[in-house]
Amino acid sequence: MRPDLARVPGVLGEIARQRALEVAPYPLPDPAPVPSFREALLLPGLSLIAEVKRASPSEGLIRVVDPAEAARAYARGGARAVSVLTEPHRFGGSLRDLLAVRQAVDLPLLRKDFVVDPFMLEEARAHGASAALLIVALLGELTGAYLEEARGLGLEALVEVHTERELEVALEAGAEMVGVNNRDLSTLRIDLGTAPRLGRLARARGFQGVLVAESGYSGREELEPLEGLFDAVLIGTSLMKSPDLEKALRALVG
Ligand SMILES: O=P(O)(O)OC[C@@H](O)[C@@H](O)c1c[nH]c2ccccc12
Repeated sequence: MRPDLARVPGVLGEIARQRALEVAPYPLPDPAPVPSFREALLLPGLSLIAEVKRASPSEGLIRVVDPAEAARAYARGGARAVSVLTEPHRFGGSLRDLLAVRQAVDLPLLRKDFVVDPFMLEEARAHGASAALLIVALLGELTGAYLEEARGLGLEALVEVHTERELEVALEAGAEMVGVNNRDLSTLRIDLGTAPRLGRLARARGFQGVLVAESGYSGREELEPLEGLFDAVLIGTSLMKSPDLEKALRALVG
């Protein structure tokens, strides 16, 4: 059950095809219980998902960081969940980082990667993730099958969209959590208008699940258009660039 990645354009296609070459199943330990990602995001007010991210294709190296220490600072600052990049080549992440964060904090964790094979979902769960990111631009019509697979593993899924068409695929597939990415992963361009626009559209289509706004946020003012519409916001780069992670997070949470 592999998506057809030949059709995926730009940087997203390059990264995903590389990831697909690397998947090779190996024995995994039985997963331990984890807290619910969805329930954490549904607590009152806009929930903050703080991301551990060493590097990115648009920024290059962002910060030399100890993931466990960063996650503890995020937890002290009021994060409701932590996202951990596990893609090694462009983001400098790994499954070791996910395990280290799992051992450092009690918050629910999101495995942030380019999932292109069901084994990556098993890996996520076995390394302490409560949820994994599913990118509709990669999985296309297989999104529903990956959602099913995740459910069967006791793993939650955040289904990421960037266009109206992708939103339709996500809703059709029965996503319970939808993430709207302000960044076009093929061109890497950011437009903070994307999340409010697609968020309103999702609600207009009757979507009652969890809505997460992703990418490009650095100040509290920028979060205002999300209030009352989104359940959560995912922030990485601007936090990682702050000298004091806990303080930076508090400033955003208010
Ligand atoms: O660092 P930012 O701009 O705050 O963005 C965080 C997060 O949204 C971003 O890392 C992200 C969203 N979707 C992704 C998919 C793959 C890799 C990374 C991402």
